Amino acid sequence: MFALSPTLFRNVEGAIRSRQSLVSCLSLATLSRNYTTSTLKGPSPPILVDKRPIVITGPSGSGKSTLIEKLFQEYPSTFGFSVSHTTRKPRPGEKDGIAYHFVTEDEIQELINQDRFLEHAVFSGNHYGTSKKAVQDVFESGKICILDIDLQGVQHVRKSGLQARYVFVRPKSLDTLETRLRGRGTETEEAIQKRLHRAKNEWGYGMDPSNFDHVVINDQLKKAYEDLRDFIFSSQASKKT
Ligand SMILES: Nc1ncnc2c1ncn2[C@@H]1O[C@H](COP(=O)(O)OP(=O)(O)OP(=O)(O)O)[C@@H](O)[C@H]1O
Repeated sequence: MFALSPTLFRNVEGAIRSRQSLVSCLSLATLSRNYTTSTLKGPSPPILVDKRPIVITGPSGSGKSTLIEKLFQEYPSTFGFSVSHTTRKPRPGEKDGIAYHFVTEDEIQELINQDRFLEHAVFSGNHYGTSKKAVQDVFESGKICILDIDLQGVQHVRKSGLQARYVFVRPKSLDTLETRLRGRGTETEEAIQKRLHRAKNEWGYGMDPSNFDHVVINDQLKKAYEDLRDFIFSSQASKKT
């Protein structure tokens, strides 16, 4: 049976410790030079000082996947995605093992019984979960793990002791959220209503910046992406681990 290696937590702590010594060696000028320097082969990847996993949360339709996709497009070798399990059916174009591990309710229950998840929750009638192995695999590949998790799951991840940075993504208003959910065209009316109801309940928590290391207001996509990217490559310490 799989058990999350304690080294994941130790290694992440080690990364944090080495971050502190790295910060003292690298001047801000060096960091910003690396950030902007480009060569004939394209821009150099910036130095990512903080190696902790990054948990990205926010209401359904706020643009988490869109922002994460842009991050992966720009830095394909820096970040790794923690592939979640879900019992929902794949949307067109979603591949098993890449977008999600698509499983049945029986299969996910079996994994839950074996304590294989960092967090799991039922959302809009479907079960979702982040396995410990998914996070560990990314860490062992030498990449920074990105987790896309709903707010309920975030509470469980915090309790698990995983050292991470937490980012909340939201549009500027609930009306915008509704427009985007409808515009995506992937949900039934019932699913849209469930998502909006939940978003309303979570809105206050997400609006309080002290609950997260960073809040991204996803209004104009380009600006929101730059804001997220700047936060990720900044060396600021986490407030919420
Ligand atoms: N800044 C933006 N301006 C306009 N449309 C946007 C913006 N960001 C995302 N979108 C669109 O909004 C819709 C929802 O975005 P996305 O699927 O990334 O949300 P999500 O938070 O990942 O949702 P879920 O949690 O349900 O997976 C998509 O159709 C996306 O193209």
